[in-house]
Amino acid sequence: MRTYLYPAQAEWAALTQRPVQKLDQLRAGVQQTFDLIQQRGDAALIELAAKFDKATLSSVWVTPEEVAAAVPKVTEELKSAIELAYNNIRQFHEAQHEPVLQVETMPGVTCWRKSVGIQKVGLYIPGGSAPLFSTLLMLGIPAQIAGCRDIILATPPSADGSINATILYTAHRLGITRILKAGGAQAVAALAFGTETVPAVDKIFGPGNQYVTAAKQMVTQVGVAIDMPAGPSEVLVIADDSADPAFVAADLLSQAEHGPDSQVVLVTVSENQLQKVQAAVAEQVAQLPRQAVAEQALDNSIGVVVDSLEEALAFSNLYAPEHLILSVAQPEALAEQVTQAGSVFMGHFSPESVGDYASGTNHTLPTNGYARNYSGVSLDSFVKKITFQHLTRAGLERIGPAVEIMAEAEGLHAHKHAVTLRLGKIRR
Ligand SMILES: NC(=O)c1ccc[n+]([C@@H]2O[C@H](COP(=O)([O-])OP(=O)(O)OC[C@H]3O[C@@H](n4cnc5c(N)ncnc54)[C@H](O)[C@@H]3O)[C@@H](O)[C@H]2O)c1
Ligand SMILES: N[C@H](CO)Cc1c[nH]c[nH+]1
Ligand SMILES: [Zn+2]
Repeated sequence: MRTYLYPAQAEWAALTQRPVQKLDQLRAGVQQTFDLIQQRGDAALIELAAKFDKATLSSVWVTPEEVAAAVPKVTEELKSAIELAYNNIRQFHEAQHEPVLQVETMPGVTCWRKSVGIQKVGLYIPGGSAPLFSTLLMLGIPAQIAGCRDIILATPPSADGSINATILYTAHRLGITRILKAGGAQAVAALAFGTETVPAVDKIFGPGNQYVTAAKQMVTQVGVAIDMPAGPSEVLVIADDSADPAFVAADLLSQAEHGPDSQVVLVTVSENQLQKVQAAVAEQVAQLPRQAVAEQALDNSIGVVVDSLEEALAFSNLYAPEHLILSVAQPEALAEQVTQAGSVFMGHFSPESVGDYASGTNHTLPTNGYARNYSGVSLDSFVKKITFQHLTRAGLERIGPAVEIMAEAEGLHAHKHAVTLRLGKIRR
């Protein structure tokens, strides 16, 4: 972890750069993958599974027998934990339902807006370095609440061609049956363009490594929607002297262990606290099974000391972290000032891991500074909001003349005529 003591504000922008490759550096490779999938469909998916996942596949689809065999492999203890998470995530996302509110903008003119589920959705569940069944809960639950008609799940196969048993169990729990054995840019291409067996979808959801994220960004150019760029995980922790250095270190490592291109950032208001956290990180990282991955992420990571908590928060707003932990004595006041972050964890007893798994909030969040302009996944991500209006004859009589005048002023006479014709009939 590189450290910076009291950097001038002019230096902050450089410090907030992420370690991930830029989209234009990945574009050529991803485009080659797109071409292969468009030309050769499932055969290309099988070829790329061999190349990237070292898997020999006879079919790209999970069979019902594979699901049935996976369900008993998951322990009762894990099933109960998944159930707890399921209930919390479901409650939080169900509460996001918007009631249909009718507004009579003037007598006889009524408008309303209704949310309708996006019909065909693709859910990408990362599986390269860890099988993230929790991501399936985060995407599958809101997809179902929203009423999405067709749900296709894609996740990379293991080297033996299988899909992780807990991912299959979670799909079974959610009632999702179409599970594609594909990862990386090839999975995104299959969902976007379709193949002879994979139906093309309207919107692709889910986090992934930089190849997945680049592919998702590129398919938006061919009319497929995406949730957001949700790439390598990151966390920024603001810690004052009330924070326990061991807690802070554990939170930093929880995101560093995701992948070598993850980044974690510590912002403190004292050099002493920075040193204590660094010592705790060194001690804890040595105990981790994923030590090598976490250490690579730490090489990309930074610790910054600033003059005040207000400055720390200003730094965080500029960085726009995926996760922000306010490990401070008075998190409420600071939280009020957050303008750019994916999800915020307040106080000393809100570790980021609880949001990753079970508190109820969605863990699919914008990374790489996209928290500036994107929200994390929510029920909203899975619906379109369709507006309606209904006018009575009296309503059209009231509003019609204004519309005629405006249409005339824009030189759009057919628009005016659609009103004039009806007004003529009403007045006759
Ligand atoms: N932002 C979020 O909300 C969020 C949530 C969960 C996970 N994540 C992130 O998701 C990522 C998961 O990454 P992962 O790698 O474990 O799984 P992944 O499923 O995203 O990627 C694995 C696939 O990447 C492809 N791939 C690997 N190396 C490649 C190469 N050199 N060229 C082209 N394609 C290649 C392969 O096809 C492989 O199947 C992590 O970075 C994690 O931090 C983010
Ligand atoms: N921290 C990840 C989002 O960046 C989500 C996750 C899944 N499992 C564990 N963590
Ligand atoms: Zn995580």
